[in-house]
Amino acid sequence: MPVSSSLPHSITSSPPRFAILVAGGSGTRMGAGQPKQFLLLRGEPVLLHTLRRFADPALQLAEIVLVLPADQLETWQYLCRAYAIDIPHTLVTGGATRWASVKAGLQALQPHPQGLVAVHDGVRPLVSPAVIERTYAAAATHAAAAAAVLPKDSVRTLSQHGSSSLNRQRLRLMQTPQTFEIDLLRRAYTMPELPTFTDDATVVDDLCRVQLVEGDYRNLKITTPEDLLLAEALLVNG
Ligand SMILES: Nc1ccn([C@@H]2O[C@H](COP(=O)(O)OP(=O)(O)OP(=O)(O)O)[C@@H](O)[C@H]2O)c(=O)n1
Ligand SMILES: C[C@](O)(CO)[C@H](O)COP(=O)(O)O
Repeated sequence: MPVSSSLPHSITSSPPRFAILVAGGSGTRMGAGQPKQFLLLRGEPVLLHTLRRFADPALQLAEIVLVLPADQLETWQYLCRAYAIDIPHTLVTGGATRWASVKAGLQALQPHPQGLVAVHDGVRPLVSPAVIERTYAAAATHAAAAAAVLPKDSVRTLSQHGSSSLNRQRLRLMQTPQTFEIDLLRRAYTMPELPTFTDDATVVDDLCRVQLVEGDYRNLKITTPEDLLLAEALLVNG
């Protein structure tokens, strides 16, 4: 897949913007028999919806990197032909974990010493341009920013004695995009992988304070079968 050189990117003083869409997972919790990023949502692959959101010209991205499982590159190339996908992107093979896939995506952006990079789950197809823009804007000021929402349910923590409640006003549910100065994210991803790295904010935490910005409850991660039904309903009803 050719490297993009034609996404609209105006020559301004603002740093160039990149995006890594991680879609290197196998979707075990979905149990669909194929990776969930290729399941159809309103007749089109989940990943195509996500790619389109990032191709919004208003976002002015310089390059989109798409990370896929090694054994799914041909599937994606087939889908590109079948759905006439003409959005320029760079295709990269992922790793065994999300962390390894993000690292592979960063490798593809090696020629770019500076700029802002948004890391987004390929399986969050309903992300809005407003949320994406908020993370880039906050990262431009704070170096690290991530979308998050307040929990809507009560939350308890487990111990050997039972459970106790947590103050949910002090909790946030992390979403993507999570957006960073590219050199900061590169430095963070030189550290060895830890089991506590569940997102990019956890990888960066030791180097920089991550600014949280308002996410969106519609920006759901398609993880289990009911998420696909919810996403379908949200797409139909707006
Ligand atoms: N080795 C991996 C694992 C995950 N991901 C991506 O990270 C995002 C969030 O991961 P998750 O929802 O856990 O996806 P899967 O790993 O596919 O799902 P599961 O854990 O159910 O197998 C997804 O877009 C997924 O494709 C990735 O790029 N590479
Ligand atoms: C990155 C993430 O989507 C933020 O909520 C989440 O941590 C991914 O978790 P998963 O277990 O890989 O689905």
